[in-house]
Amino acid sequence: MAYAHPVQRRVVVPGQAPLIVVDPRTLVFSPAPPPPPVGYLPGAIPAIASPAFPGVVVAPVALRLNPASLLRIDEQRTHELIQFMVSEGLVPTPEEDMKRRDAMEQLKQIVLAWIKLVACRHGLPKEVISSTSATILPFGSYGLGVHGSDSDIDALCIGPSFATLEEDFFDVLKNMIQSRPEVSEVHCVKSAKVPLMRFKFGGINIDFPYTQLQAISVPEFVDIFDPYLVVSNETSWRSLSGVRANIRILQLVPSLKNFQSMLRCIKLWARRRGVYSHLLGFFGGIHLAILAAHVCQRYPNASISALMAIFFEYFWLWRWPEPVILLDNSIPFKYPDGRALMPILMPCSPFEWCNSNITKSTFTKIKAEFQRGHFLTRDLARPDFDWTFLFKPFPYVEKYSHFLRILLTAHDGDELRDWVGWVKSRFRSLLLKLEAVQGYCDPNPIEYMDHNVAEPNVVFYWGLSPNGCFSISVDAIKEDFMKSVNKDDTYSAYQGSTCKLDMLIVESCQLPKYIHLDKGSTKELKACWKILDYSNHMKPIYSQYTPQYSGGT
Ligand SMILES: Nc1ncnc2c1ncn2[C@@H]1O[C@H](COP(=O)(O)OP(=O)(O)OP(=O)(O)O)[C@@H](O)[C@H]1O
Ligand SMILES: [Mg+2]
Ligand SMILES: [Mg+2]
Repeated sequence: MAYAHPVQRRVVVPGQAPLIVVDPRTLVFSPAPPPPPVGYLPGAIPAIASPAFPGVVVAPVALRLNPASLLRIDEQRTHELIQFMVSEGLVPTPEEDMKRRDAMEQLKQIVLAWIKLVACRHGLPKEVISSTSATILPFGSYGLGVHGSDSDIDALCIGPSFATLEEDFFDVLKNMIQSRPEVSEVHCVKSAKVPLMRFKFGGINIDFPYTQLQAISVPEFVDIFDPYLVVSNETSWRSLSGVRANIRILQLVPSLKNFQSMLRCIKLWARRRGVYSHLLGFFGGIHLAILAAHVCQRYPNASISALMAIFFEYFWLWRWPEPVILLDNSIPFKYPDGRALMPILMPCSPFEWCNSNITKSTFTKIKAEFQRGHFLTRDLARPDFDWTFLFKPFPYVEKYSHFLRILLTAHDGDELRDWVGWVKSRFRSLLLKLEAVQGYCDPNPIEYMDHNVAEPNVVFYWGLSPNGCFSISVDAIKEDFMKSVNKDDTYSAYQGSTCKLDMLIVESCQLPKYIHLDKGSTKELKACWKILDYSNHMKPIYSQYTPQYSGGT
């Protein structure tokens, strides 16, 4: 959709460089111009120079309503949003949180027992054995306090210098964890850039990477920013970066409560609109956390409702690929290599760019979703405003007449979980191929199950060209993709095994009745893994295989 350039006003503030004010009322869309925004909350969106718009202020100047009415509406919307969060069950119950805390506590105890055992096995002196300790620190959404009841727990295990990754962590500790009755589905992801163990503890998915510090003992509240403690190798840095990034984010946001509520809502929005899945070319949790923190930093007094509205306006207007960097004097400013479409900087040393699989197509979709979010939230005076519109599942069937159906099958649930995880980690190459021959592709991240297929299976439906024109040869695409799937020696086991992949073009009218593409991903079906546990009397389970974010591609 084409739009005219917004009217910009030059504003001269004494003592400052001239600024340009963009009036969002003048954003004109064709063919159907949307209703103009009527008002914004004064103070919520102060005039502030955006780094994305050098010399430009993106302060709305539409203030047709008087400040008191605006404030009332803003309070009302915030109240409604909080109610919406409750009705969606976005915040886990105290019982669920207690279960998580309990799992963390028990893991800590296991790790403490483990490190004593390891010290013994290494023949260390008695004093060292009695004084040594190891710890675990939460990160990811759980560490930020924005997890849902279905989220995993990301916890970094930190051990002293004598406890090795290969033997002590992946062998000794794995065996100790595996022997616990509350633990299931343990597997090691050794080849990822951040090697980790992954398992279920009392039904909660745990992602468990490991790092060593240059110390004989690691206290419970170790300072992971201490340069003398960190082992200077890339794996250690990377493993620590999740915890460090969280600590910086939590330090930098002005209101933790608002940040957490806003991020929970943004994550739900991203899931419902099909833009939450790092491996399928969209955002992962870390990207959204930094974007949300960025907005919170700039608008410290804004309510949750205003923060949501600003988020969409801000990142729709953002001049991508201008990088998003949190306001922090300790961050050295540097530009990405030019390939990244939406570069987002990790707010901790070594200040790397968040790993991203965003492609031209997914970038287009994300931008369109920002725009939609902006149009739905920008008008404070809109009488029919309802938060549920914002979170409406993406209407795939309405948007696309044809889909690429990718069917993955395996002999049993365990094998399927690994197979799907591996194929997903190669999806970027399929996406790029489809874009090259087809121009556009919308990889719906939701994983479905085909009841008509006898084997355990997961099916993806990726939207193809919206106008119904497509020119792809599925066989050629599949052949090309399978080269990438089978490339890595580690996974050559998949060749000739019972794991299979099939591709087919289907018209929307041919979709099985029980596949509800437009129902969207609910929060329970995180990213969305409803598969059957075939070994367990067809009981539904949720796979714990969260992608290796830095493995694969
Ligand atoms: N693409 C990435 N680039 C850099 N770090 C990443 C990336 N993906 C994940 N991580 C690190 O791993 C952590 C956990 O990732 P995970 O996929 O579990 O997402 P999350 O933020 O915890 O959200 P969710 O609630 O979906 O689990 C992130 O907080 C981040 O520190
Ligand atoms: Mg997580
Ligand atoms: Mg995780």
